[in-house]
Order: sequence, then C-alpha cells, then structure tokens
Amino acid sequence: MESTLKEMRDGASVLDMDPSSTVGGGVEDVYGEDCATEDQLVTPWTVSVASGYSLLRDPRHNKGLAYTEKERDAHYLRGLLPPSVSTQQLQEKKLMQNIRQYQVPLQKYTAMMDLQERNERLFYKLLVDNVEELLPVVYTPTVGEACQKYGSIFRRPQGLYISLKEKGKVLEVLKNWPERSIQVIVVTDGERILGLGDLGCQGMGIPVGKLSLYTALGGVRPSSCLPITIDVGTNNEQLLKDEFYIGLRQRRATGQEYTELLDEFMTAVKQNYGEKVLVQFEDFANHNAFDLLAKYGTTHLVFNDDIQGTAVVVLAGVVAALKLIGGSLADHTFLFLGAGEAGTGIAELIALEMSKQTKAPLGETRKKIWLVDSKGLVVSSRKESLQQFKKPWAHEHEPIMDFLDAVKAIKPTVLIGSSGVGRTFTKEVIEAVASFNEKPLIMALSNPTSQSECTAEEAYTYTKGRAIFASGSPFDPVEYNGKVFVPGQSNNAYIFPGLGLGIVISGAIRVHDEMLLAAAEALAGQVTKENFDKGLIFPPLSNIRKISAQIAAKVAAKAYELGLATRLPRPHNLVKYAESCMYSPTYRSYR
Ligand SMILES: NC(=O)C1=CN([C@@H]2O[C@H](COP(=O)(O)OP(=O)(O)OC[C@H]3O[C@@H](n4cnc5c(N)ncnc54)[C@H](OP(=O)(O)O)[C@@H]3O)[C@@H](O)[C@H]2O)C=CC1
Ligand SMILES: CC(=O)C(=O)O
Ligand SMILES: [Mg+2]
Repeated sequence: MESTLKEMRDGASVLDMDPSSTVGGGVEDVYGEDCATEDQLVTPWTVSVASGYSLLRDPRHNKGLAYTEKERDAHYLRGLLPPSVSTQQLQEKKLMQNIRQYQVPLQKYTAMMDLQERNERLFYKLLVDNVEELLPVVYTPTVGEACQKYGSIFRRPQGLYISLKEKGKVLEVLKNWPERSIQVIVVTDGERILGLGDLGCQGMGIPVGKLSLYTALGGVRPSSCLPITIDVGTNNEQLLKDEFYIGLRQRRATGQEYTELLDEFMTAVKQNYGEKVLVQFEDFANHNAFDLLAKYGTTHLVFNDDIQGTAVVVLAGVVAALKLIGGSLADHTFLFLGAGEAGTGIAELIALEMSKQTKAPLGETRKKIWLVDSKGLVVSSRKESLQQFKKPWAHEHEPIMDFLDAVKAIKPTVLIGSSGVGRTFTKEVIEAVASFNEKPLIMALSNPTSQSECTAEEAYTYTKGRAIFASGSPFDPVEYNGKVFVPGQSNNAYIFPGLGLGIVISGAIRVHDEMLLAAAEALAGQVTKENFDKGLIFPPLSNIRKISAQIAAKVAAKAYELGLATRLPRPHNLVKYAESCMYSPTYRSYR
C-alpha cells in the first residue's frame, strides 16, 4: 500500500485512481481516508465528529495507545488512556504474541473477534500481514467450530439478522444497519455450513468471516461490507434444544414461506442499495442454492461462492497442475466424490473451459467428468430420480454403488472430494488412483479439516510421494521419505475477494461465466516456477493482495469487454486501478 500511495502522489493517470470522477462502481472512499496521503489529516467521522470516550469505543477509528500526544489533546482523550504512546507496529507485535500464546484455536478466534470489535484497522493490519497464520483462525477450520458454538461465545452481534419475525419489514431492518453505502453482501440461511450441516442462525460466523476476507484479501472497505443471516428456523435438533441457541426455535420454513422471505429480502436489497450491490450466497443447502442463483441471476448482481467461487479456484488449480501432471485439460478424466453445489459447479466450469479450448460441444466435454453421490455413480439409468443439477452428469454406464469400485472403473487422473464427509478417500482409494497415474492430482475440498476426504499425509504416503495434493482446509507440510511436501489450499478464498473487487471497481451489473473463467486464468497465471518446484499448484496466500488485484483486473476487463461494466470510462491500467482502490488498514492521522 505504501507503494500504491506513492504512485498516486507521483502522478499515475487520473483515470487509474479517481473513482469519484466517474459514475457508479469503485470501492468508495466516502470519508477521503485512503485518497489522502499519509501526512494529510483526515477527520474521524462517525455521525458527528467522534471524540473522547466515544472515539475510544468506536472500532472504526479507535487506535488505542497509538493516538499521538496531539491527537490526545485535540480529541479530549487526556486521562482516558495511560501515558505511553505506541505505534501500530508495536501493537501488532503485542497482539500476535498474545494470540500465539493461546493453544486452543477457538480462543484465538475469540481474541480476533474481540479485536475486530475494538479496533478495526488493527484487526485488518494483523490479518493482512499474517494472512497464512491467521486465515485458519478467522476462517476455515476454526470458523466452523465457532459457528457450532456461536450461542455460547456470542458477545456482541455482528452483521444483520433477518428472521421470519421480520417478514413484511425487511426493508426497515436493512435501514437499521448503520452504513448506507454497501457494496458487498454475504448472506446465508445457515442450512449447509461448511461440511457441518444445518447450524441455523449460528451460521452468521460464515458471512462475517467471508467479509473480513473481502477486506483483508481483496481490499474492499469494511464499511461497504454487510454480513447477513436469514433465519427461517433450523432442523438441527441439538440446537433447538440448546438453551443458548440464538436463533428462531422452530423447524425450517420451506416452500412459499421461504420463497416469500427471500424474495422480499432480494427486493429490499435492490431498493436500499441499488443495482450494483453484489450479493454473495453462501452455504445454502443445494435444494435452494441452485434455484436462488438461477432466479436472481437475471435480475440482481448475484454470485454463489460454493457453486461458482469453488469452481474457479479448482479450475485454476487443475490448469496450473497440468504443468506438473502433463497433458491438456481434455486429456484428463475427472472423478468427484460429491455431486452437490461444489461438485457440479466445478464440473460445469471445467467442462466449459474444455469446450472453449477444444471447440467440442459442452455435451461432449462433460463426458470426461464423472460424479459419485451418496447413492453411487451418477449414471443415465438414475436420471429420472436425479435432482436437476445432476442430470447433465448422468452418463451411460452400469450403476456402481461403491466409490472404490467407481475409481477402478473410471480410472480418473484427477480425483476431487466435495462430499462433506471426512476420510472417504481411503487408503485403498488413494492407492488405486496411484496405480494408474504417475502423478495423481488429488483435491480433498471438504471443510473444515474434520470433513476433509483425506489428510495431506495420507495423500503423500499412500501414493509414495507422487500425489499433487491440495485441500479446502490447510494442512501442514509433510515429510515423507526425507522429502518435505507442501500441500496447497484449494479454497474459494483465493477467488471471491478478487472477483468481488473486480466487480465493484468496474461497476459490473451481472456475473458472467466468462468472468469466472477470467478469474481462473488470472489465478493459474500467478503460480511461479518456484511454486511448481515445490509441487504447489496455487501461489502462496502471503501474496494474496497482489493476486486479488490481478484477478480483479482480469474480471473487470472481461466485464468491460462484455458490456456489463458501468464504471465509465474504463481505467487504462486495471491492475493499478484495482490496487489503488484497495483499503489499507494503516492508521490515519486525525486533525
Ligand atoms: N474448498 C472450498 O473452497 C469449498 C469446499 N466446500 C466443501 O464441500 C463440501 C460439500 O459442499 P456442497 O457441495 O455445497 O454440499 P452439497 O450438500 O451440495 O453436496 C454434497 C454432495 O456429497 C454427496 N455425499 C454426501 N455424503 C456422501 C457419501 N458418504 N458418499 C458419497 N457422496 C456423498 C451428496 O450426495 P447426495 O446428493 O446423494 O445427497 C452430495 O452430492 C462441504 O464440506 C464444503 O465445506 C464447499 C465449497 C467450497
Ligand atoms: C469454503 C466454503 O465456502 C465452504 O466450505 O463452504
Ligand atoms: Mg461456503
């Protein structure tokens, strides 16, 4: 960010950096905090100018001990703070030390949430500077446990809760949110939280976590982000009986009641925030997710992270992996365990890219991809009883119930786990895949770690170190036969922050498949020779802001090319523009 600010001062093109000069789009810098140079003073706006005690209690402007002597005088802070003056760097050092002392992941999570509530910029500074260490804390796997125990660890509400009680008043509820200029909403109804199932209202941890990544990894301003949980009840008996459960104590509403609430919500969102707010559907069960995406895809700016975001990251990983495993996309045979949102979403994007590359019809390229669900291999004889989203994958084949038998019959070169069920890639399954591939590509995508189809150690051990492996939740490096293997993290966190930024800065009004393919190409293009030499098919997350800027630029470029962008004229240098729009968590000086 230092260099971005310097480039801005040193006169990059006005078009590259002045969102206010154009209509729509842009990561808005409403308070002028980020377009100010570091030595310019900015006003700590709340509704009025915050000062004194209320300034210390305002997480957006609180700097704790880092207020200067001058600021302490000007803002009535004398006596409200101990005399020592700290720097943000020193605060960061102290907090990282504190967080590292906790042995229990959930304690680390709670410490991070407390920090977010207390001092937003410091929270993001920690996250940006220590992304590889803190991502597993604020995101998968720990966020899964946090959602399971949300009722017990719940302190202050984060995000907006819209329950059936608010039916008919959803617009009013949206107006209660203190921010007006919202650019990204992540919404869940809590029915399929990671691979943990129905967690009802406690799913709120997911939109909160995802949006903190929008800011830390993609640079979207925190005040522009709105986490929402739609509470239509839960079918989780344990939660219904739990005295600390925070949601509606009733079984899930379905059918018309559900549809009407969702419809009211989507209408109110557009009414309150306009056409260009991006609504990211997250962790809905598949019986609603595909329908919601199809229904609102033509009228709203919507994106389903589990179907589309996952597809992009996996396509990028597979394309990058071709450098290690050889061949073109169309030379490979794919077998999925899990034919839901993630599985069929990924399969469709791979087939689309294959079709683009080979000019073969989609119907043909789909035949390179096989899926297994809880009832066995998806085949044509099952077609009548299959859910709509599985039908394109019902190829001609005799029915196979057992996954190992399916592996032996299909002989995949790429094995993908998207079942939500842990340890389903057994020793026998992995050994079978290794028996007909020199370098099998194995992706165990299910989250959190407990649901991963196999561990990194199992993948490397059972293939005798020949596997190229990536997983949805992180695994530590593994030593096998004296060699260290570093597993990659195949998680949509690589994608949605950059994709969202690209949509916001271009003012795109729809998400098009071509934008998804562009994002995959951008991510795959970031994997270096050094990464490949270590067996990695994704670039390190420590570079994620640069990666997100590249993804944002490619997505925005595609939106302009397709005529979907409304932020006109198009900035000349989209990478620079994306970088210049990114929120920086560095403290600002108050006048
Ligand atoms: N790494 C990442 O970025 C992402 C990971 N995920 C993870 O993927 C997992 C699945 O998510 P999603 O696709 O949305 O879930 P869905 O519920 O939509 O799909 C799950 C699929 O797995 C199948 N399945 C369940 N149990 C078994 C079993 N024992 N054997 C074979 N198949 C089984 C289901 O079969 P049936 O249809 O017959 O019920 C269904 O087809 C979750 O753990 C989630 O955390 C999701 C998104 C992103
Ligand atoms: C990563 C993610 O979106 C999921 O597991 O649902
Ligand atoms: Mg998800």
